[in-house]
Amino acid sequence: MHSALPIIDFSPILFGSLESRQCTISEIDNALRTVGAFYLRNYGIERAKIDMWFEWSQRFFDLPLSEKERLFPTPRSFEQGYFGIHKEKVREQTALKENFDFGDPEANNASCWPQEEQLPGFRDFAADFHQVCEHSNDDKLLECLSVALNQEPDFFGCYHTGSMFVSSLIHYPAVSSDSLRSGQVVRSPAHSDLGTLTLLFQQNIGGLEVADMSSTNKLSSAAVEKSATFIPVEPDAETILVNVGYLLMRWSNARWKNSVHRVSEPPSLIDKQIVPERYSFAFFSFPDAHTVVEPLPACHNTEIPKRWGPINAGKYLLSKRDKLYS
Ligand SMILES: O=C(O)CCC(=O)C(=O)O
Ligand SMILES: [Fe+2]
Repeated sequence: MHSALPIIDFSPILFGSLESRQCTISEIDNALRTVGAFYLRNYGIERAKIDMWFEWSQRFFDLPLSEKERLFPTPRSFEQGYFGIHKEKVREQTALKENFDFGDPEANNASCWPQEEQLPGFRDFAADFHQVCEHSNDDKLLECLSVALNQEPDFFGCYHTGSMFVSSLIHYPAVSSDSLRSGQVVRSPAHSDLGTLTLLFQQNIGGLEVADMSSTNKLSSAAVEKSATFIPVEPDAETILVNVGYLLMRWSNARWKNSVHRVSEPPSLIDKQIVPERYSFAFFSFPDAHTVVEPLPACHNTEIPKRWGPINAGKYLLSKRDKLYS
């Protein structure tokens, strides 16, 4: 059963007439203006491929810790590599998760990848999955966003060559329900993503919740967490979650608010003592580093004042990632 998250069928965008495309674009706009996130169906990536990707993920995280720790990101390749348990910090809370992040598959950064003989085929599969997310999905969503804001269809695409897109394999180890419930440990504290859009794939264990951004007038994660209604995002083989990041909120002058979300105890496992391990995969789109993001003229007027000045996307990302992994 789905909760109150809008469900949007993407097939009109991939295969439909101009009229049906317009209708889907309005649905996307509405979902982003209200909740700030939606389930996407028929998004053009085969489920078998996603299942295989999660199998690779399991094999990656099963590597010995000492091997994974060799992939620790250096400052110059901050978006690439392995981030161990409790490495990520949000408002003084650390996350009980580990993740492996990588960007542009063409980049020559062999030291961020496991040796080929350790995990033969992993890097090729990862590069392919990254490209599928970028081209069969994200590019087309960016086109929908451009049209929704009365821009040329390639408006957002021009700022998103993919140089700053990040794929993130995430693993949450099994944990006792008591420690999650008491707040002693947290799988992922409430936060919003930094960039434009995020595509979020879950394997079979839930716990992800998104704030209904129309239930609060706050924007910061801490304030949203205190004031908003949260909606569970059930894992579902047919859908992925799409949500708005901070820079897209600024570009749209808060027509679309950054989606605040967190990972806690899965509601369907509430009577279990141990919450099983959980795998998810996030694909973050982010503008090219030199991009200056500023509210679009189409999004402000005498009644709706411009809320932010310009910000450099690359500098913003670096400063936030520094804090996240300090
Ligand atoms: O694991 C999830 O479902 C959410 C992950 C997430 O929000 C993130 O990595 O930014
Ligand atoms: Fe997130």
